[in-house]
This record gives sequence, C-alpha cells and structure tokens, in this order.
Amino acid sequence: MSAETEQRIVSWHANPSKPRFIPPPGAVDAHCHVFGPMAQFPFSAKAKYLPEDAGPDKLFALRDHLGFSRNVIVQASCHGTDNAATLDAIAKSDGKARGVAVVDPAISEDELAALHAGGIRGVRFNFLKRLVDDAPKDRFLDVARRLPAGWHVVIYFEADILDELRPFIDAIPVPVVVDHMGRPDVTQGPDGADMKAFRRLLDSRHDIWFKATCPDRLDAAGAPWDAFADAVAPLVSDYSSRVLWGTDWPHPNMEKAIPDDGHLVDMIPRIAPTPQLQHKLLVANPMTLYWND
Ligand SMILES: O=C(O)c1cc(C(=O)O)oc(=O)c1
Repeated sequence: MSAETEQRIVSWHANPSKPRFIPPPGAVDAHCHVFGPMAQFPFSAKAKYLPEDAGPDKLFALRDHLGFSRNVIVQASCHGTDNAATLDAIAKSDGKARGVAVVDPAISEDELAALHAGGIRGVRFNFLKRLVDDAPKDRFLDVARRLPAGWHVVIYFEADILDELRPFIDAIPVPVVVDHMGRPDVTQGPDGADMKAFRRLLDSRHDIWFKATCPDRLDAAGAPWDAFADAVAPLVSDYSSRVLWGTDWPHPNMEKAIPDDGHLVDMIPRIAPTPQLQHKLLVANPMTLYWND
C-alpha cells in the first residue's frame, strides 16, 4: 500500500435514495466495482487508495434497491492485476454479473481461458497517472491480440491525452469501450472541443463504445449535474447503439463528493429520454457486449 493512503476511505453513500426513474426489466449496471473484502482479497501493494470493504453483498443490495437486474464488475485499480475479488463477486451473483479484468500483459492463454470461465469478457487498460504507475502500450497491444473470442478492451484515459493515444487505439484489434467518455470537460457543452474530439474518435471506427457515466466526476457543480446532461444527451442519441450506463459504485476516490446513487439513476431519462433509448442503453447494448453467448 502506498504511504499516502494509510487510512481506509469510504467513497459511497450510506443510504442512497430510491430513484424516481424505474429502469426497464433486465437493466444492467455496466460499470461498477468491488473492494475486497480486504481480509480475503488484500489490495495491491501499488494501490493509490485504500478503501473500506465494498463487497458483493453491498453491490447486489444496491442493484436491487436501484431496480437493476445485472452488473458488469470492472476490476478496480486498487486490486492491481489480481482479479480474485472481481471473480468472487461474479461467482456469487447467480449469473447476474460479468466482469472486466486487469491483467499482466504476460498472462498465459490458460489464465485467460480461466478468466473467461469466471465470467470475464474484457480487459481494462488504465492510463490515469493518479491510478497506475505505468501503461505500456506495446504490451497492452500484445495482450489485446491474444484475447479470447468475443472479448473487448476497456480503456480509461483523460481528454487531454486522446490525440496522443489515437495510434494506440487505432491498433486495438477488438472492440473498444471508453470509460467515462474519456473524461471530457462537460462544461464546454455538447459542441465543445472535448466532445468534438471524442465524436471524431467514435466516427473513426464503428466498434468503439463508451460509458455515459460519472456526472459526479465530470460535473463539479454537483447534482443535478445540468452541464453533464446537456453535453451527454446528444452523444447518447447520436451513438445509441454503442453506449452503456453504470453507477460507478463504490465511486473510487470520490470520498469528498460522494454521489447519491438514486440521483445518478435519475440522470438516465435526462440523457436517454425515450423508452427506446433507455432499452438500448440499459439492456440491449450491455447484453450484446457481456451476455452474447
Ligand atoms: O476516476 C477514478 O478515480 C476511477 C478509479 C477507478 C479505479 O480505481 O479502478 O475506476 C474508475 O472507474 C474511476
């Protein structure tokens, strides 16, 4: 554990409200995480934050409270490349969760096959310097070429490195899912420079997907996150067949501005106003990527 994070932090709301929006049957929370429990699944020695336990029981209780049916559990950076906590949560989900792993690029074919059997359907490449020590593009591409059939790559980066990352993204030989839209400055509006650059990326390939997630991270004004709604609604409508939604629970690193998950769910009809869009965002799209077998 890194020296600056000795105290365990809580980054999630203790008592989230019941959303007014009722998700359609079969709705998937396609971006969430588990932390530990630490006694069973210790955090990585390289972790940049040390959270309190946020295990599968809490995650599945939240799923039910919010009116969702399934989860896609994304390996959190605090667990490094040991996916045991994520796999444990998937195993306890009764088939209602699938996952995205973080792997050492030297991983063997047998280990990849074991992850597949455990419900993993993608690998995550994280480029945020505050979360990971290094992001070796050549090694990432090497593992991206060896993934099991039907898998994709999830990539997390900030808007200011999108141009620099373009050759790398262009070379990924499987579908790509962009976490949190590559963190655009939503206060620039729907036609701002960041959204335009992100649209150019989406237009460059038809198999690049994105998560319309994290108003709490991207809109510092706080709930009801109007700038986020204004900037993101046109993107959801224009690229409705390749957009996903998730809570981001337990909101790693958000301990100073913890969002109410019920309020996050109430963002859905503002960025996806029709039942057709809501069904794509919450059911059809995530089922295509994660339950396509
Ligand atoms: O912006 C973040 O701090 C963050 C961190 C993690 C993680 O630690 O894996 O995941 C996310 O989706 C977002």
